[in-house]
Amino acid sequence: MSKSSVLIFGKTNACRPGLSKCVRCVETVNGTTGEGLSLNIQERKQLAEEWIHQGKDKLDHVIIHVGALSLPESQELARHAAAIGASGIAVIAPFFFRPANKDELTAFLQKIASEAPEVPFYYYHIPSLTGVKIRVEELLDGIKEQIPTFQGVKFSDTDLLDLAQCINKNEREQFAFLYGVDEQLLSALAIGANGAVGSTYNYLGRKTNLMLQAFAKPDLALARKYQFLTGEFLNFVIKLGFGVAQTKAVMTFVSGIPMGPPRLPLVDASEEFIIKAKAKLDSIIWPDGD
Ligand SMILES: CC(=O)N[C@H](C=O)[C@@H](O)[C@H](O)[C@H](O)CO
Ligand SMILES: CC(=O)C(=O)O
Repeated sequence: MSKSSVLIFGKTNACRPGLSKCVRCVETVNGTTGEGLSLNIQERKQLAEEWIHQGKDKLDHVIIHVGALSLPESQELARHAAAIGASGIAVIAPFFFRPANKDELTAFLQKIASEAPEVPFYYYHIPSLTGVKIRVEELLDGIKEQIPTFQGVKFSDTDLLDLAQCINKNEREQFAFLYGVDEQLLSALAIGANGAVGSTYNYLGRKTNLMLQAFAKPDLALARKYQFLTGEFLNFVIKLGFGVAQTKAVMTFVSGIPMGPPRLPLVDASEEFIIKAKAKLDSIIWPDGD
């Protein structure tokens, strides 16, 4: 992975013609959108194998999320991901018994990373779901000594001060910072994020690519226009009730590929949601034909 390229990561982000050259196609499997934490170990392995198989010659990277509450399970998944040729593994913070500080979190991550000693390791920071608010900037201190495979962070938080301090500290540009709050990606790019991982790229990927192109030019007014489209859609659906179940419904009607029902406690999006979300997305995607 070239440090300067902008990456778009997404659960079903298949490469399509017309993708800007600076965009690499990367798949993150068994994460939030894929409900990885609601699957059993066998299902997670099966899905990881299938993505590696299907992604061959199509995706630049397939990163498998192997985080779990049980350390041995997570280690088993890390070994499995290494054995099937994953190009990276990612781990969220444990979220029932939570680490109280950076040292406890690092110790947990280290025990997983060391099971896949040849595989680049990413910390998946998503405090809104894990409740673990340890600042990444703190976590990075000395991380490479503890976890030699440490490659970067999937940063799914709105705390741009924390992100900025991570980037400020990363003078040798050894780490990748992949931003995960899609509606704020432009701000994160401005502060120096070098990639993105997100669910909306499954259905607003083209608009996001256009935003990246405008940002690279730079044409910030145009970049903002595209960023606001993602915001407009999310702002609309959030009022209807929006989460992973609804994301799957949107991905289904956009791609035509049935994503299947979510697993309890998530419940299927309502028909009413689907009709309204589809009309809104159509109004956003089609006016100018791109
Ligand atoms: C909590 C969550 O699902 N975060 C996703 C990635 O991490 C994002 O892609 C969001 O779905 C997106 O930014 C919409 O809020
Ligand atoms: C979007 C993403 O990275 C996830 O589903 O975990």
